[in-house]
Amino acid sequence: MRVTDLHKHYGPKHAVDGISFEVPAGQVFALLGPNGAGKSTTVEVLEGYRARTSGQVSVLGADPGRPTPAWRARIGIVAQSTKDLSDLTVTEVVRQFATFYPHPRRPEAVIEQVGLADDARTRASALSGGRRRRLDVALGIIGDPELLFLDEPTTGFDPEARREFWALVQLLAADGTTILLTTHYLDEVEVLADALAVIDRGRIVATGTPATLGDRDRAPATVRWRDAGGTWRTELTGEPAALVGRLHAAGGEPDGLSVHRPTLEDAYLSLLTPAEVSR
Ligand SMILES: Nc1ncnc2c1ncn2[C@@H]1O[C@H](COP(=O)(O)OP(=O)(O)OP(=O)(O)O)[C@@H](O)[C@H]1O
Repeated sequence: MRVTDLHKHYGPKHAVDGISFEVPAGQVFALLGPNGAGKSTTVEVLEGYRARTSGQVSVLGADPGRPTPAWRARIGIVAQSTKDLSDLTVTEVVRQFATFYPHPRRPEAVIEQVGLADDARTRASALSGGRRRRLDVALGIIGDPELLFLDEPTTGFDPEARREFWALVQLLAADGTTILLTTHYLDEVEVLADALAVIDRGRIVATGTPATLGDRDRAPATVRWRDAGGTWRTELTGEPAALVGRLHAAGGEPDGLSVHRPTLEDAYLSLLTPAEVSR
């Protein structure tokens, strides 16, 4: 998937203002950014559901501005807003969606994989919010997509469900599915994403990997320990191992020792303009 100088204007509003990025096949790529940054607009353009103002976009080798049914069948979508599912049971809904695709996965296997086997006979409209979201995921992957769009997929999940979902995404990724993930959860990005881009006010302000975003891997580390007199000491250093070595040489194992580098969240927040952070 390749995006080059993409613009989307809503009247005078430049929701997407010249963004470029590339997602190699098989990669899990995360789009991060505050509310209103332009993530959903970008994703909708890539999914073929929103016309762009200008720029070049290639998704699975085709222009999503001219979507064909064959191209759509190769894509899975878990959108932010969920579909209205009337009175069908989980199994009925998944089976029905399977008929829309030329090479669907087995409905029962997909229901099992998203952890809904216990609710297979439950009416979709009666599911709790988090379990409803699992059904959305099931419907996103029933067509066995080469490319999967996940727009804030774990919103409303309890911690256990999030971890189960992460395991599922890792399975899909290991199978070679390319995944474009939009999320506000930085731990999710850290666990799942091979690469990411941060969007702020319609522009990409940084790209990288979760480990290197904003050069956080090279940022000074904060070393904290309690000295022999019991006083807490804090030192910022580019060579934490050397400092810890000196401390150990001088007095053995330092009491309460910790070494801290900026987290992904620290790096992310430092990339945004202050107005966005406090908003
Ligand atoms: N149909 C529309 N008409 C006019 N403005 C729109 C429309 N859709 C989105 N916008 C505006 O475009 C900007 C980008 O919105 P978008 O939904 O793409 O952001 P987002 O990064 O996905 O935000 P969130 O994290 O809240 O989902 C926002 O200022 C939004 O108000």
